[in-house]
Amino acid sequence: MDGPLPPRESAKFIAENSRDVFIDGGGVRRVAKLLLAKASGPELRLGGWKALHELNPRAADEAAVNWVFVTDTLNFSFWSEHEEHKCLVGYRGKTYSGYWALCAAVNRALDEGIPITSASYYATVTLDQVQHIFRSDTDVPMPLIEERHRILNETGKILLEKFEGSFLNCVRKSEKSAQKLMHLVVESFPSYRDVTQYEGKKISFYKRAQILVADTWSVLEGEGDGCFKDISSITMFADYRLPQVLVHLGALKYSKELLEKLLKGEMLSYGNRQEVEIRGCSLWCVELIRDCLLELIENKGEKTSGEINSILLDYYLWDYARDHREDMKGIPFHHTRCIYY
Ligand SMILES: Nc1nc2c(c(CN[C@H]3C=C[C@H](O)[C@@H]3O)cn2[C@@H]2O[C@H](COP(=O)(O)O)[C@@H](O)[C@H]2O)c(=O)[nH]1
Repeated sequence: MDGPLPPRESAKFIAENSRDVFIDGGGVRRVAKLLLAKASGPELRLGGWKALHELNPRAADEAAVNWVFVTDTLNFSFWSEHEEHKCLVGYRGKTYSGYWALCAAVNRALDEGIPITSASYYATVTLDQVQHIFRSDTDVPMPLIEERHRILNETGKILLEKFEGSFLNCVRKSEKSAQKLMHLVVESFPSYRDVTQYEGKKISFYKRAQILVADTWSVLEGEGDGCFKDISSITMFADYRLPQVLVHLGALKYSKELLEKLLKGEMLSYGNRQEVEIRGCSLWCVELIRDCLLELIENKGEKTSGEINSILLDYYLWDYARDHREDMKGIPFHHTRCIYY
């Protein structure tokens, strides 16, 4: 049985057939110009992953790789129905929300002597222990906490059985190919199988598998086991924040009907046509922005600190969305509750 279209081809197919989400060529060029000004700066380079984010590991060792694995295994669905009423985690004097609340909770557990990044621990961790580890400072718990518990047990058992309990062994089996690692992760760990249908075709986004490869590349600083020769074949990660920031920047547009639905906060189920069009057009939009940016860099003879790829564009746009939460308040993000992003 043939597998799904790979993410980049899936996105192209969706963008060509989309009925409620559209890419704006002028907006793509405007975003590429915005990024050109940053091309030689600290954000659009591999080192930014550590330099700009205090919760990410400093080290580039096996423990750091296993930190990335458990964090990206749980890297999904942090949004709350009411923005002012959400899960928050205080850590070392700062309060974190969303994805960063997850990272803060992982680091807090490690500080408390709980080996949350060790497969031998999380393969049999109980629901009570997971609720304690990911406890919120507010009365709003982290969403899907039971699913997170189930996925930790499932993933930990597989990592022990197939990879002697360390994700570094999985990385080493990929022979420094990002594509091989992505497919090995999807084949081995069911919760990473972010695939669905669109217009009769099987398509894939593999959002968590792709960000896992990207974060592994980042935590290993692109060296040694993390020196993936094909890292630039990884696309942006189709989550719920990137579409919001691409609409805010004018590179992506929604039909009137879809915009009204999102403004009402209506839920879209995973695999729904409009949800797939939002994710697919966002992914394809970032590919077009990257192509346009690389052309501008070449024409301008701009010096960059290394190859600029869709991963670095994605990281930049995701951080931009974080830093411009206030400005983006009027732009809705789509509400899908699932374990894939
Ligand atoms: N496209 C894309 N989506 C990303 C990330 C990240 C964090 N990763 C890197 C960022 C900094 C570090 O360097 C990490 O490596 C989380 N998400 C997604 O966002 C959503 C959470 O959003 P909010 O509710 O606002 O926290 C959720 O779907 C989550 O899966 C990314 O980078 N790109």
